[in-house]
Amino acid sequence: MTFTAPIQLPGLALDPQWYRRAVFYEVMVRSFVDSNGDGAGDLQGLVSKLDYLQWLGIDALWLPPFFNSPLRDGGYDVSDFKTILPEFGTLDEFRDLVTKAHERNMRIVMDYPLNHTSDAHDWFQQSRSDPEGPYGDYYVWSDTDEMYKDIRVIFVDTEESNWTFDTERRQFFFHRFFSHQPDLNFENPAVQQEVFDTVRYWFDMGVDGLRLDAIPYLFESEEGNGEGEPKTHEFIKRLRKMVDTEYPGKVLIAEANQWPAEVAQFYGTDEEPECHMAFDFPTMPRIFYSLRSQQAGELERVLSEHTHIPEGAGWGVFLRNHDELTLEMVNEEYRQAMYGWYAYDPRMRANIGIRRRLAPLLDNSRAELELAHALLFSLQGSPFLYYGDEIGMGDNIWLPDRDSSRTPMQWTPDRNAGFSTADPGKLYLPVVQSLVYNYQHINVESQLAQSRSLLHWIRNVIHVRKGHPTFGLGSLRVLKTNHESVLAFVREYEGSGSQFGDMPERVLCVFSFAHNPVSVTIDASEYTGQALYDLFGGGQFPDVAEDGTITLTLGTQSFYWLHVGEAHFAGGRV
Ligand SMILES: OC[C@H]1O[C@H](O[C@H]2O[C@H](CO)[C@@H](O)[C@H](O)[C@H]2O)[C@H](O)[C@@H](O)[C@@H]1O
Ligand SMILES: [Ca+2]
Repeated sequence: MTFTAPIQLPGLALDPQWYRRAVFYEVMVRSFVDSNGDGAGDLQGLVSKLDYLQWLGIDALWLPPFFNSPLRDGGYDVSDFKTILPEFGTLDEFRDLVTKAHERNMRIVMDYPLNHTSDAHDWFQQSRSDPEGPYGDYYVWSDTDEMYKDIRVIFVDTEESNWTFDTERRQFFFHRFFSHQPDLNFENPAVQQEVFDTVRYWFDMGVDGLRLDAIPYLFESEEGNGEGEPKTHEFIKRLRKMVDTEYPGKVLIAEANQWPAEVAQFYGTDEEPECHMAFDFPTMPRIFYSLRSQQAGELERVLSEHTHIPEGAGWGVFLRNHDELTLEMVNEEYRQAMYGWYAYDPRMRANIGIRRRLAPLLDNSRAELELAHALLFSLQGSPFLYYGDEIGMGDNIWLPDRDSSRTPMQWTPDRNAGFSTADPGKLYLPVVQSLVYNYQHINVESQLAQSRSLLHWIRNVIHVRKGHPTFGLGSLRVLKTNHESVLAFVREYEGSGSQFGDMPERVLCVFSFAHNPVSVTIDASEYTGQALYDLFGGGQFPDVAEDGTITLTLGTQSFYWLHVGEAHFAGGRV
């Protein structure tokens, strides 16, 4: 497979707001391409697919952890923050990945699980054996398991307590996640220094950003619940200051699975900023809720209430990632409804969520996949795709934990889906062979050969999005409609860079979640008399009526992106 790249000078384009315009792609190194036939994906394999990612329109890669690790939590159990797991490659190969990505104007964001380490980390081993030594105070130790009673357990499927007794040190250690992942003691200045050193180490290597994993949980206190404690925010502010001073242009992304007002705190303030971006956890489950309930109300509410964030900050929006589809940000009633629709087999559940991939969740419905992606690409924030979702890859719920949706990328109908030349039994996880999602028909090669495939559709939408800076940089305002299944909002951007020159750019986005065709009237009084043009084909729609309304007909689970403005839009499909 060869991909023709758009003509562009090699190298990173200078753009201080790059993360707000970017389309991100989460790719697990282990799952993408195996270059040496040992059964596991690696850095060289990823390098070999950069042309594909560039062709798709990806601007930045998010790589989950590839550090040395026993891999008991997909690499989020790190045993050395400054080396790479040999099966993934070497530091030189990582530098090569950064260089080759930058040559394609593609940035590299890596995951940094700073809250904890693996129990195999040398720091923890020394902390156990030598409490008075240099690492004795690197972790949170206690003679009892009585401290921090108000701090909830996150991994409820496997852990009963946040404390585990260590038979060597004969004390309990604290852990927010698995009991093999002891929490670092952020009260210790030496631990804070280690974090600063690690950030400098990877930024010096050319990395463009860090996803700060599990960021709310750095500090604990008896007064708080261990989530976003004041000391955690103070620490992030100091980290950001260092980044702005020493590494301008590089970004910090908060992974804080919390309610909007709490997540927004991880942006800090204009005067004292924290992270440049934060994932939008509350919006994501409401997209799935709307698709089945046929009600747009919950999405309307959460989008209307979008919290103020500092100038230059941006949201990260997503449909799926390497974890379960978390239902922590919906109430119990909605959670039960979601389990009923999406996790009818108990094997599909994990912790407080659903461990399935996007296409199986949406029952492989092309209309729903398009609707969900159209939302993803037009919400306020930068979209994050999960590898394989661009071809509608399936999952394997017979695999344990979140491995169900971390199976090898499906490139071709050949052996091991073109992922590896290894003996199939040697693969780190088997390729998907289910009836509907079998790699012999769900793969990149076959979708490249079909012009109407999901892959081509997603690429087209990405390229349309890129022609309109309002999607990355503009505001979002929800409009009233007279249909409970229809969501409408306007994205508006006053700046320059669009195909309309320096004029403000407005795009009206309308989505119908109804399972039948509907007619809807939208209140657009601010735009009375303005012309409407379809962003994909350039087709003209009736102008906004004199009474300030727009009446549209939408097919089952469908959407429009309509340019609002003077009648001079040239349009055209990319
Ligand atoms: O390193 C431990 C975990 O850290 C991240 O966890 C996040 O995912 C959890 C669900 O799997 C979620 O409930 C929690 O709020 C998050 O912080 C990471 O993404 C996980 O893969 C990892 O196991
Ligand atoms: Ca390999």
